[in-house]
Amino acid sequence: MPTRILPLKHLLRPVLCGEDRKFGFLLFLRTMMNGGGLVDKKSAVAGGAEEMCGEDCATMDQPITPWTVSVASGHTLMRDPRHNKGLAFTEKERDAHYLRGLLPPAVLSQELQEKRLMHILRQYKVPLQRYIAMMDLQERNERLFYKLLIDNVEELLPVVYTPTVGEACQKYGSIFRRPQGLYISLKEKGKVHEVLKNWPERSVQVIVVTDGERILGLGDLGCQGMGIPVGKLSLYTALGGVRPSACLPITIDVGTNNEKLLNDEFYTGLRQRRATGQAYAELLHEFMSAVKQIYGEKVLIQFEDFANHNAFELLARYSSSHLVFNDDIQGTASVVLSGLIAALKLLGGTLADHRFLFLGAGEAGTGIAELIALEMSKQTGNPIEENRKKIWLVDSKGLIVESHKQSLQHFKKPWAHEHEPVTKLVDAVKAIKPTVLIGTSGVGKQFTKEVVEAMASINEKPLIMALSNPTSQAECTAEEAYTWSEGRAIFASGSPFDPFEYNGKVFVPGQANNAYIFPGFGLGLIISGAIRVHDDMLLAASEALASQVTEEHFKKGLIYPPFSDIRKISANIAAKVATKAYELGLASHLPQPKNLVKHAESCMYNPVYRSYL
Ligand SMILES: NC(=O)C1=CN([C@@H]2O[C@H](COP(=O)(O)OP(=O)(O)OC[C@H]3O[C@@H](n4cnc5c(N)ncnc54)[C@H](OP(=O)(O)O)[C@@H]3O)[C@@H](O)[C@H]2O)C=CC1
Ligand SMILES: CC(=O)C(=O)O
Ligand SMILES: [Mg+2]
Repeated sequence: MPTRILPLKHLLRPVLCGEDRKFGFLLFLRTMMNGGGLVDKKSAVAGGAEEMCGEDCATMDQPITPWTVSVASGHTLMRDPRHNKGLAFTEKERDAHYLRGLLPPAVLSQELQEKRLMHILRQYKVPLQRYIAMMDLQERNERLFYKLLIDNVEELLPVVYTPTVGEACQKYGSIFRRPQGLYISLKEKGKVHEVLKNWPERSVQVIVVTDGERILGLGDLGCQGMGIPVGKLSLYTALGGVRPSACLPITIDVGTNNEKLLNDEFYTGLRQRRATGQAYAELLHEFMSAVKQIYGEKVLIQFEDFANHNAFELLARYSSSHLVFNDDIQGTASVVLSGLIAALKLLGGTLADHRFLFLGAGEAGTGIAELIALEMSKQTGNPIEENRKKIWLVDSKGLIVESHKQSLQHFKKPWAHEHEPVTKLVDAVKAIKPTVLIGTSGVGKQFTKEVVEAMASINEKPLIMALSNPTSQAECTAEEAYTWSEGRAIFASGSPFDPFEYNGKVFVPGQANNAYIFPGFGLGLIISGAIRVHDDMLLAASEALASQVTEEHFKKGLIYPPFSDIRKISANIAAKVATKAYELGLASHLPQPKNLVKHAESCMYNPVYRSYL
């Protein structure tokens, strides 16, 4: 049997990856002793990872340490999603890496593999089947997964992201195949550092973390919320070019109050009601401290789909000590502000000339409202308190007004203006006469015919945003917005809707989703080495996105550029965010590159196969 001589760097790599672990060094020493140095005797047979104890030994009833040296070739290489190319391994690669006979003879290009997979995906009529097929692909062949996603982004975004990811989370227990991401549960309290160290990658740059309590507009899905960090991080890579190995999806499982899940035999999470108060805060604090200790000051922690009673507090608590970003509060604010800046070209006037009414006064609603008021202040020089008066919010009890202020959650208080109480949305529309109506309630069908007609009777071009996800929770559909406003509405929604023809004209609805912002935003933080997030970076991202909307888009009624241009858009957002980081003295990567757009583009992960020769 041929013995394979491994280059030193191959053997050192896994050791260095775990450089802060004694384990890694022991492994290296043991390799040297066992194989007489840089010789992997097993790889010629099994074609890859050398198991120090071997198969026979592993079946014996005695403690075994599963030590391996991870140099992949042969079967192991084909099972490694990061390096697998499937039928695209060339003839030379098949010879060099012990793949002969393990693959059928045909060699396919990545393009042909892509064509074949799109053909298969399109045959699945059930969205969840497409989701499962995409997850399988990600687990099998990472580069092909990202190539597919990037090249077919408009078609596949609704599969790996909203709306389908919502259904996937609801059914996560029954469609569960292989675990993705890292689970930190109450059981690991006191051991979070060790759990984080189990993650195989050392150079993590972005963590998306949820506790599963407010998954889209679907409520508490407990541990099954994992689909969200996994999906968001796929977009970090596909849309923002952050390499997959730098992305870490995490679900913190503190239990669930979802009775259905607690009684579901396939539920994968802790079967207990949610921990709150000190127990919750302590686990989260342990997590935040351990992350910084392991991955350093510059790892970005994106909070996602926490319930608002924790989300605001976590952001406030950690924004001065960690690089934290709440996508639902800040990312959503930035994408909506961008849509508004762009829409002014269609509506006329300045931001301060408009009146805004929100249905929903939680993370998304108050986050957007605050950024709009901040941007107005930047533009007019007026105090932010003045600008807030142009923005009104309705919660589940009705219009937020001064007389209810005492009983309001802290994040609603700035929006309690002088007005008599109004309970119904349609009456609030008639009383406030907004030019812009924004839905962030998480409850579908709230923009009724009456509401849309009221908006259309007040405004020549009512701007209506139905932001709640997934599609089932959208405040209204594109068809409803266009029909009830007799084709006058400018419409955007959180989850995508198909173009709609009304009176012979085709209307293309925009997708107001934070997916436009967070990938480029995160890339900007990474390339500048930013250590903190600042509101001015959110404003810079909004302006960067709005600047990508062209006359051609406006003609179609669009206030966002198409997702098909997202990599270019993300590079522009990243450059503006990074510029702001340098201006604010928050960047640590010095000197500042001359052309930040080019620099951002050059840093972006490209999923084209690499040659292994
Ligand atoms: N498009 C995008 O990019 C994004 C969309 N979203 C979507 O926005 C929605 C809300 O998210 P988030 O703000 O985090 O959730 P929150 O739970 O923080 O806020 C929901 C708000 O809606 C109010 N509400 C609930 N039911 C009604 C009702 N029937 N009438 C009026 N108001 C109601 C709640 O009132 P009360 O306070 O009285 O309970 C609360 O103020 C979700 O569907 C989410 O998917 C979120 C982030 C990004
Ligand atoms: C898009 C998003 O972040 C949400 O709906 O929660
Ligand atoms: Mg979210």
